[in-house]
Amino acid sequence: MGSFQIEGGHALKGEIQPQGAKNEALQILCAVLLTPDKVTIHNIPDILDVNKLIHLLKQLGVKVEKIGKGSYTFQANDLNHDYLKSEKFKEEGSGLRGSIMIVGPMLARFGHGYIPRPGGDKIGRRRLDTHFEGFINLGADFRYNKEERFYGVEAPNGLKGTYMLLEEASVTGTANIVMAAVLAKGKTTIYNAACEPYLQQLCNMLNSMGAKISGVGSNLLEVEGVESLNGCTHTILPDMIEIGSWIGLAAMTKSEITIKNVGWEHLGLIPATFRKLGIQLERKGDDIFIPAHKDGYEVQSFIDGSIMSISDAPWPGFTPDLLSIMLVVATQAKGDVLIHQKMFESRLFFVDKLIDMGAKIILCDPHRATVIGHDFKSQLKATTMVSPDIRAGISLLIAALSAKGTSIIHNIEQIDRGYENIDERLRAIGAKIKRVA
Ligand SMILES: CC(=O)N[C@H]1[C@@H](OP(=O)(O)OP(=O)(O)OC[C@H]2O[C@@H](n3ccc(=O)[nH]c3=O)[C@H](O)[C@@H]2O)O[C@H](CO)[C@@H](O)[C@@H]1O
Ligand SMILES: C=C(OP(=O)(O)O)C(=O)O
Repeated sequence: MGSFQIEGGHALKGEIQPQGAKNEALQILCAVLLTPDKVTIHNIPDILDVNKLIHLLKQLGVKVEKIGKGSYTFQANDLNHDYLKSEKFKEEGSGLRGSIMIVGPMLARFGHGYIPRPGGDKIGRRRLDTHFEGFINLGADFRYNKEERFYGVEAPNGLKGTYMLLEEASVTGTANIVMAAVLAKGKTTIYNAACEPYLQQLCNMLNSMGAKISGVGSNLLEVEGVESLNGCTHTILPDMIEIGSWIGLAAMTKSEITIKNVGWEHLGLIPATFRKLGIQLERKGDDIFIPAHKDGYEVQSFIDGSIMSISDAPWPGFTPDLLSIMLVVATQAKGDVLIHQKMFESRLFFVDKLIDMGAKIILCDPHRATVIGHDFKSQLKATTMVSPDIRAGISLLIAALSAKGTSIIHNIEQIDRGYENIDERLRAIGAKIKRVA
């Protein structure tokens, strides 16, 4: 279990280049299974979860070649189907959340898909019903081995397009169903589809492989099944969650930071939501410039004067993956704010650590926390903590960088899951952070 040692209280300065998006990469990598042709992907982030998925693809027989930093080719023309039934797969497949998305492509192309219960953040119940209901709607038989927590879907006679209304706009669920539907016979309509940029990118990639998907970017997708797909070249977008993390970091440490090439048109409500906390950010071409907030930042209020609240919602609403960062940034704002995490049940418990550091937070219930900002009149105090999940981890890291004294964060694998080379990149802009055993 690795740890970070962080000496806080120093302003940072400089430019930071966002990595490719983790959650898009996980979808895109699974899509290479849909064709025997070569697929070239650029801007793949070098992070634990993505590397685990690439390893899984290799075990499955995909030929993987690294052709440059973040650029790879993949060719799934001779797969090792026995791997899917091996004990090794049961162990390796459960190591991350994104592995669930190999099921849709395998089912579509070969008539069978298997997966152990996938890992990912322990942030509350994360059910997979949407995925499997979608496959069943497309004509697959479903079985689940409770003891082994092993899921299977089979459709020896192929899948058949249909109409479906998803019970929830699941991100990975929609990706899985779309990847199954592209090779089904006839037309599939998916209503209440998730439509994050990750999914828009996946659909655009599939279309460039020969799929016929319309409605991209909306919650109503129509997929006209095709016989087969061909290879393509795809470039992954900058990671909007990482970009949000750097905005929060800059504000809380009173640092002047430029985030390069952010893909502004794909950021949705993210810039506006930081502005609700009073954070200034300026669009300069495709960069975001955040000035040093020497006089702090003041929470805005609603038109009727009621207390500001920030909550998550399926896209184009505000992403749940940035709420922990909003919460930590709010601890030094001028004013009060209610953070309402509607989707996940166990994602706010990390506030205990912030309270230990001196933040004023009332955890109202597992979904809601009221933050009473210090307006920098009281600095957080350094402490030793354990990162419970990826976004709590980065939030605690931001808190530590702003705090007085030296903090230790354990279990940093959680951070490495989604942030490429974070210590080195932060050191390059002046952070005092080092990796300790
Ligand atoms: C690998 C990956 O891409 N992970 C992301 C993906 O996870 P993932 O695809 O696993 O998350 P889902 O979208 O399936 O579900 C998120 C949670 O919200 C609930 N739910 C979902 C939709 C909805 O309209 N209402 C609702 O309450 C679900 O029951 C579940 O508890 O999407 C999540 C929601 O953006 C993000 O936090 C994860 O980072
Ligand atoms: C919850 C997240 O990841 P995962 O779905 O992989 O657990 C996240 O990226 O914030």
